[in-house]
Amino acid sequence: MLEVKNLRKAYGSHVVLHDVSLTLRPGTIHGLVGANGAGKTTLLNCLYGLETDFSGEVHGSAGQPLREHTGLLPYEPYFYPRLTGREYLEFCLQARSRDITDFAGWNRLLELPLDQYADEYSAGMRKKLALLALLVQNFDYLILDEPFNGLDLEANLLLKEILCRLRDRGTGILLTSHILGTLTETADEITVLVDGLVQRHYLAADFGTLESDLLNSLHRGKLAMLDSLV
Ligand SMILES: Nc1ncnc2c1ncn2[C@@H]1O[C@H](COP(=O)(O)OP(=O)(O)OP(=O)(O)O)[C@@H](O)[C@H]1O
Repeated sequence: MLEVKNLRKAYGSHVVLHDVSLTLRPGTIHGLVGANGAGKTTLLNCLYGLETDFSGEVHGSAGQPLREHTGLLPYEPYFYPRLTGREYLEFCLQARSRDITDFAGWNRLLELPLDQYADEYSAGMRKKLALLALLVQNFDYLILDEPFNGLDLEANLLLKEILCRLRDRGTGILLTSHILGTLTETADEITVLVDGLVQRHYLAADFGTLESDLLNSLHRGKLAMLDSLV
C-alpha cells in the first residue's frame, strides 16, 4: 500500500497542498481529479520524491523505497536528444539494473517506430513510449499523470483495457485525468482535489451521482453565472 499522510507543500508563500491524505491499495485504480492548478501533479511529484521540500509523510509498500516497486508517468515525459525509442527503453531498464527484455510484444500493441529518435516523436507517440517503458518493467504500483492525454482513440481504448487487466492481477494504479467518463469506467475510487485540499472521496458505488454532485455542489457559483448566459 502507498500512503500519503497530512502532506503540505508550498512554493514560497503559495501553499499548493494543505494537509492532503490519500491511500493507494494494491489491485485498485485510484483516480485523482481537480481543476487546473488544483495540485494534482504536485501531489504525484511529492509522492514519487521528485519534490522533497514538503511536510507530512509518504510511505512505500512494506517499508521498501517507493521507487523500487513504483513507476511514474510524468505529465510531460522528457527524452534525451539523439536517443532512439529502443535506446530510451534500454536506458530505463539499465538505470534500474533490470534485464533488457524483448519489447516486441508490447510494441505490437503500441506500434511505435522504436528505431527513430524519441525526441522527434509526436506528443502521443512520446506518451506511448513513456508508458511502454513502464509496462515492460512490471511495477507493483503505477503513478500516471494524465496517461490518456494525447493518445489516439485506439490507444485510449487499449490503455483502459491494459490498466484494468493490470489492476486485476494486483497492480495499484494512481492516475490523474480530466476525462471523468474514463475514470468512472475504470477506477475503484476517485479523490477530488480542490485548491490543494481533498474535497471529496467517492467509491465506485457512488460514481453514478459524481458528475451531478460535482456540478451542483462544487461549481454552484459557475452554474448560477451560466443561468444568466444561456
Ligand atoms: N515549480 C513550481 N514553482 C512554483 N509554483 C508551482 C510550481 N509547480 C507548480 N506550481 C503551482 O502549484 C499549483 C498546482 O500546480 P499543479 O501542476 O500541481 O496543478 P495540477 O492540478 O496538476 O494542474 P493541471 O490540471 O493544469 O495539470 C499551481 O498554482 C502552480 O502554478
